[in-house]
Amino acid sequence: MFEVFVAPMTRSTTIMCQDKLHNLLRDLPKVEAHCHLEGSLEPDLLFELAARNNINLPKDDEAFASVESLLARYGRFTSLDDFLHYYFIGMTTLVARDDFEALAYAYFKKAHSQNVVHAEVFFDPQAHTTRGVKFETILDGFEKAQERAKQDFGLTSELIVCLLRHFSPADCHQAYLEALPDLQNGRICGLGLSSTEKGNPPHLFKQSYEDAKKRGLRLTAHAGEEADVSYMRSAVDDLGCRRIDHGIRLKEDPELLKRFAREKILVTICPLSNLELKSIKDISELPIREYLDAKVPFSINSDDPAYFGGYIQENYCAVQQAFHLSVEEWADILINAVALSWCSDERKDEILELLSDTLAKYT
Ligand code: HPA
Ligand SMILES: [Zn+2]
Repeated sequence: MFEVFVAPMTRSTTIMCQDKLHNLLRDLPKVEAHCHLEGSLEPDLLFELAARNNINLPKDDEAFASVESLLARYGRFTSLDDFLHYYFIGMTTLVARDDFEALAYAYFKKAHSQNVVHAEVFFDPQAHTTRGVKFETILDGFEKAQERAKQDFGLTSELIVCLLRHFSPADCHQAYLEALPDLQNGRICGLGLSSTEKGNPPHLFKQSYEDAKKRGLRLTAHAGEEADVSYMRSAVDDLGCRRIDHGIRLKEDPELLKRFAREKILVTICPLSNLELKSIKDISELPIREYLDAKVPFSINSDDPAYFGGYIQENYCAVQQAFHLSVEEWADILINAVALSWCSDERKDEILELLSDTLAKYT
């Protein structure tokens, strides 16, 4: 007998994962490669932090009247920029080291409850340092949460610093330089690029990425979310990325699609995010089947779980409901997510062993 799983917070889709693989999807040891820590700021913590830090939330927007009205507004996003407006307001409530720690620890706890064993998470220092928060405050808070998550749950994690592309490339380069010592000493594991995509193509940020590439740092960028596939090509060709976040547009460039498969460039797909931000009208529009057939490696992730109505498990269920994948197909997805993660070879082996133990129960 399998349990009927009802995702608690989903909005525009009701995810009743009645699929016979539901228990497998629940039990699989998961690797999350695309989650923004600031995007895991749940409304109740947002309001708690706003009160504690005396932050004035916009009075002229009734969405900020209560947790319920804010959640209702989150359910009506019209685009990436519409979401980013709320995302950047929400994170103004994060001020002290303990705030960043509480945010990250809450995410790790929730992720662990869904069997995430390793998480590579983004953060946006420019959104905080431009408000006067010190880079060290952010990093110290996140690092403390990482240590506690390792100790309490055995969950390993890595931080990826995101440049915010709505700032100028020169501003982004300054942010990159501020993060560079920690990219080199391993406190931060890789470099990413996010925020408003259209009009801010990857090649504009070449200076930072070229420097990072020369130093052998790990590189990823959001591309092919709202903008067309040329942004994905630019992220790979101009920036040297070996991973692409979202990346749902490869069907538009069959040559590039073959290259992603050949060179094993990981695409971190975020189904509920794409649905909520209206990049797609239905989960079935995602290129899951095409990527599986062409052997393009991809993982399934939550992006901004507090804003899009679900964490990683709800995203797995949404994909299963739309595509009815087999055990073998999920095994392939998970093996790629582990193999192309940025954790140590030793940790990869541990996770692969956990994975094979779980799969053995279902095959
Ligand atoms: O989905 C996203 N796209 C771009 N920037 C972001 N910042 C948080 N989430 C996102
Ligand atoms: Zn993202």
